[in-house]
Amino acid sequence: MSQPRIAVRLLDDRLREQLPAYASPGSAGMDLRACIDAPLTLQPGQAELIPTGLAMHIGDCGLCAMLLPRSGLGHKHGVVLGNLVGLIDSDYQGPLMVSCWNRGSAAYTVQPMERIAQMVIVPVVQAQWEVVEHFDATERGAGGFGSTGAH
Ligand SMILES: O=c1ccn([C@H]2C[C@H](O)[C@@H](COP(=O)(O)OP(=O)(O)OP(=O)(O)O)O2)c(=O)[nH]1
Ligand SMILES: [Mg+2]
Repeated sequence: MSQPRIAVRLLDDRLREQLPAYASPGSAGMDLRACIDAPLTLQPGQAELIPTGLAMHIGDCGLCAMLLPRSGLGHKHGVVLGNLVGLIDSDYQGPLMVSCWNRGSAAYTVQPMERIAQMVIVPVVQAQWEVVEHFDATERGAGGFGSTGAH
């Protein structure tokens, strides 16, 4: 599959040297940096909206971007996303922001240009509803949680 080209505006000059990039040939995500001027301390339970210094316009309704926590930051320091997952619409053109949430029990200080989250470009299918009275039968039917066996 050819790599889509996505329009990006650099809202902060530091991004010229540090544009988000895939860290290895097999990376799924690009790390996003905290484009802040001074260290920012997140107290336990605190969430702050942090600019990434860029705006992007995906421009293709068959794609979106998803923002995810970085595993190390989330597991070791409890710093994840305040919205759990960030969903970036293909028509959004505003500044890309990361809601950084300290769900841990110790304060954590985010440094300027620290990598705080990762962004994955994901295919999207926009579906249409087809309103029906009944569904074609399936093996599961309406069986919900735990209905497929004893274990
Ligand atoms: O972590 C995030 C999540 C969203 N956005 C931007 C891009 C997205 O397209 C827009 C709206 O996000 P979403 O639809 O999730 O928020 P909403 O609360 O439904 O707002 P809206 O009414 O603007 O759709 O905000 C970010 O910059 N960072
Ligand atoms: Mg929305």
